[in-house]
Amino acid sequence: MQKFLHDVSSLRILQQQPPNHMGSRRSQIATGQHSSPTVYPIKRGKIKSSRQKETNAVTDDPEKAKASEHRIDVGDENSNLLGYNVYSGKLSLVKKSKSSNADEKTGFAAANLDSTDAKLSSKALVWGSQMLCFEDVISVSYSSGVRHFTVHSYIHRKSRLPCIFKPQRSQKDFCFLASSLEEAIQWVSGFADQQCFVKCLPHPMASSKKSSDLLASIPFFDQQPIKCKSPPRVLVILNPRSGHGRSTKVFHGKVEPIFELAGFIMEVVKTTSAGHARKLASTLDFSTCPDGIICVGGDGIVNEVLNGLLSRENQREAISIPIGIIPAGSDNSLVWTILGVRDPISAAMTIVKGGLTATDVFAAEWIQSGIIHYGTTVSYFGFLSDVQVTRLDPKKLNCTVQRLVKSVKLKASGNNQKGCGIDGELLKMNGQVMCSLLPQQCRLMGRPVKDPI
Ligand SMILES: Nc1ncnc2c1ncn2[C@@H]1O[C@H](COP(=O)(O)OP(=O)(O)OP(=O)(O)O)[C@@H](O)[C@H]1O
Repeated sequence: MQKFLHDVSSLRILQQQPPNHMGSRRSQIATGQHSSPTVYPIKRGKIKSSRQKETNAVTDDPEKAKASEHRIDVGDENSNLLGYNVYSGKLSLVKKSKSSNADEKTGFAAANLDSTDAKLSSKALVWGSQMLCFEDVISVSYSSGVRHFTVHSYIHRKSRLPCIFKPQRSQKDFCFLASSLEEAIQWVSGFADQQCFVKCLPHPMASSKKSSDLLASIPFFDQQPIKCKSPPRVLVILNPRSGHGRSTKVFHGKVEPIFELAGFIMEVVKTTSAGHARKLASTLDFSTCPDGIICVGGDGIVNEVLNGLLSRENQREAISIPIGIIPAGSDNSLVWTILGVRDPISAAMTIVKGGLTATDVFAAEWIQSGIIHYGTTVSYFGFLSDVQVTRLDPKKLNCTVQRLVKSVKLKASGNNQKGCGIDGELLKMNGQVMCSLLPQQCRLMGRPVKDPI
C-alpha cells in the first residue's frame, strides 16, 4: 500500500505510446451474475501533442528508431508501473520561504534551488528518486503568469506499528518550480490532461495597481491557457446522528477539505429526522446536483436516498443519478463491499478520482400491503432485524428469539456478492414478501480500489 516516495532510481522511464491513444476507453463490463461490478470509466482528455512530437522525433532518426525498438521491450515493464509519458523536463521542489521580495512576491526562494530531471506519466510524477502516484493526487493549484505550481496530495503515512495501526492518509502539498513560464504551463496542462482538477488563480500581484506594467510584460499573465475538467456539482446529504454523532466532524474535518481541493461545488443539507433524506431524494431538482448525491452517514442514509429516488415517477432517470458514499456511520457495508473502502478519506478520494460503479438493486414487496422497499446488498426481516434493534435493548431479546422460527432473511445483490444472488426474477418468501431484482442498476460514485483498505 505504500505507494509514495518509492525509490525509483532503479527504474528507467522510457517513452511509451499510451496503450489506447486519444480517447479510447476501456471498460470492465459485468459479464455474469458473479463477475465484478460494472465500472464506468472516466472521460479521458486529449493527450498532449508534445508527447506525439517526442515520439515522432524518435522514429524520424533511423539510429534512434533502432534503439527505441530495443528499448520498447524493457519499457513495457516500466509502463505497467508508470504508464505512458506525458511530459518531461526539469523541476525544483521548493519550500515556502519567509523572504518577502523573492521571485515575484510568490513567497519562494528560488535562487539556490537545484533542479532535477522530472517526468509526468499517466500514473505518476517522478522527480529525482522520488515519485508521487496519481492516485494520491487531488488537484493542482496554479497562478497565472508564474513558474511554480502546487500539487495537492493525500499520501499514506507510514505506521510505526503497521500490524496494529493501518496506514493513514494525510494531506501533503508539493510546490515545484519549472524552468520557464512556458514549461510551468506544460506541466500543469499535463496534469489537466490526466483528468486532474486544476485550480487556476490570478497572478499573485494581480490585485496590486502599481504592478500593472510589470504584469503586462509577463506572457500569459492575463489569460489562462490551461483547460481542465469543470468542477462537479453535488448535493451532500449528511446525517448528523450517524456514527454516534461523529459524522458532522468527520465531514467538515476530513472530507470537505478534499472536496474543496478538488473544486467540488457542494450544497450540504443536514437531515433533521428519519425520512428527511428520502423526502429530499424524492423531490429534488436534479439540475441542482447533476453530478450526484453524496451521502454522509451509515447504510441507513444511503438506503433512504435510494428509496427516495426510486419512489419518483421518473424512476429510470432517478436511478441513473450517481450516489456517493462517505462512511461516517456505525455500519457501512455497502461502500466496503462494492468499492473496498471504509474510511472517510479514502472514500472521498475514490469519489474525487471519478468513475462510476454499477450495483444491483432489489425490490422487496410486502404482499399484503403492497409496500415496496428497495435495497442493495442485504435486507433483513424478522430475527436479524430484531437483533439489530435489540442490540441496544436486551429486554426485547426474549421476544425476538421466540420469533426466530418465523424469521426470514433476504439476501440479494446479484453480481456483487458471490453465491448469494436472488437468482431469478422473483422470489416469494414465507408468503409475506416478494423479492425481485430491478432491471436497472444504481451507480455508485468511484471505482473499486485495487487494494482494499
Ligand atoms: N437527523 C436525524 N435524526 C434521527 N434519525 C435520523 C436523522 N437523519 C437520518 N436518520 C435515520 O437514522 C438512520 C440511521 O442512519 P445511518 O445509517 O446514516 O447511521 P448509523 O450511525 O449507521 O446508524 P445505525 O447505527 O442506527 O445504523 C437512518 O436510517 C435514518 O432514517
